[in-house]
Formats: sequence, C-alpha cells, structure tokens
Amino acid sequence: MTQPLLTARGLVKRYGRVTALNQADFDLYPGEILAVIGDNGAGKSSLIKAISGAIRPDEGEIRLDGQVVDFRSPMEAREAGIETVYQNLALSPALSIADNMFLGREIRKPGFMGQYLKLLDRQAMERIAREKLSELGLMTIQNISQAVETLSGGQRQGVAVARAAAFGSKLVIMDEPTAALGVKESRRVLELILDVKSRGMPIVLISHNMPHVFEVADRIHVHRLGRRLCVIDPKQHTMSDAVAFMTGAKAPPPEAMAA
Ligand SMILES: Nc1ncnc2c1ncn2[C@@H]1O[C@H](COP(=O)(O)OP(=O)(O)OP(=O)(O)O)[C@@H](O)[C@H]1O
Repeated sequence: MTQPLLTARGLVKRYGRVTALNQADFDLYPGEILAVIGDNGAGKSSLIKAISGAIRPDEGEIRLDGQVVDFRSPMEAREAGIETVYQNLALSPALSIADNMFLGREIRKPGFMGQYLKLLDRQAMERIAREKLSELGLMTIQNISQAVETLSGGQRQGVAVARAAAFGSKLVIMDEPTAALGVKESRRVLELILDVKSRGMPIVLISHNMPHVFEVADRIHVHRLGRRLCVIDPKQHTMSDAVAFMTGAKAPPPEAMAA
C-alpha cells in the first residue's frame, strides 16, 4: 500500500479557551486531490496553517515523507516543498506578473552585478514566468510585465496557482481558490487544479463549495469540532451526505471513520 506523503497525528492548537484543533489527524497521499471540508469554525484553517508553518501546534506530530517536521515559519514549509495559495492571495497588485511569481525568491544577475549590486535578472525571471504560465495553459495573459492589478480575479488566482505549482516540489495547499470568482473564472481555476494534479502534484483543497469539491476531489476529509471526523469517497457519497456529516446531522459510516 502507498505511504502517505504528509501525515499529522494528534494535532492540538489552543487559542486561550478556544481549542481550534483537538487531536486532529490528517493524511495526504501522493498524486491526489484531497478536499478538506467543515463548518465555520471547525478548524480547517488552523489545520492548514499548522501544515504550512503559519502556526505551531501545541501538541502532535507532522511527518513529510515519513520524517518528522516542525516548521517554525511558512518559509520553512516552503523550503520543504509545501506551497500555499491563501484566500487573500498574497500577490502584490502593483508588481508585474513575473515579479509576483518570484516574490521572495528573486533571481539575481550572475557574478558581481548580482552578488554585490543585487541586480535582478529580469530576463531570466520573465522567461521562466512565461514558461510556467504557458505550461499551465495560462498564456491568455499577453504581457508578463503587466501589473497584477490589471488582471481579472481568475487570472490573478491563475498566477498564484502557477506560482505555487512552479515552486512547490512536494504539495500545494489551496485555501478557497474559487470563493471570490465568477462561474467562468471558477471553471478555469478548477481546470488548473486538475492540470496541476495531472503533473503528479498532490493538492489539498479547502472549500465550502460542495459542487467544486465533488467535481475535483479524489477523497474528502471532513473536519468537525477541531478534528478529522471521517474521510469519504465522493463517488460513494452525495453532497447532502457530506453536509450532514459535517454538521453532525448524520453519523458517517464506520468504514469512513476508520480512515
Ligand atoms: N488567532 C486566533 N485567535 C483566537 N481564536 C482563533 C484564532 N484563529 C482561530 N481561532 C478560533 O479557532 C476555531 C477554529 O478556527 P478556524 O479558522 O481554524 O476554523 P475554520 O474551519 O477554518 O473556519 P471558517 O470556515 O469559518 O474559516 C474558531 O473557533 C476560531 O474562532
């Protein structure tokens, strides 16, 4: 049986008297799209933040490729190959597409010019940005030096996803990637998610949008009251089952609980 790429066991995170994560477990397998669903306040964001280094859990263990990891910052998680596309995107609107792709990991000119004068190698960054975007079929964007603020919401999301896919060596986490988008743009982002998966990159997708989740997910992690309640196969369950498990209206079948 395949080993999970990323596991978490017994994660606990408390904020004062609120327990956001209460012995939460998590498993992501190679090559899959795993959706994480749950009611408001169930602890989905806290789980994702723990995995992506944005918070440090009070208890529990996270393993990447079987090795225990303890990320002290999102940068450390990125260095380990975990890229996150946040809901609020974290793109800089006034910067160009290429600059945004390389934000925080700019390429410097070789030799003296780069090392001492810190000059950026714009040509290299633009070339790589263009390659990455066209690999993902995003070259409807004509001009790579165009400012991100001139793009539509869907195109911006596309740049953020392309950046994550380009630099994430192990997995990509997407927090509500379609929440702010219209129907057509959401469709494009869902296609992009499937494209990234087809390149062998596993994806964790946090979403409240059940049709989107059921369209792309291979498995669905249902989070409830700070922990994983069950994992369901979208082919075996309906959207109303998922919502019923998530809200506590219905108990999941025992085999889903053992996951
Ligand atoms: N920084 C914080 N300080 C205090 N409480 C927090 C903090 N972050 C989260 N919480 C609390 O922890 C619990 C879980 O929150 P979390 O954001 O992880 O849930 P969620 O499932 O992502 O919710 P939503 O779907 O509404 O985004 C909530 O009760 C929330 O109020």
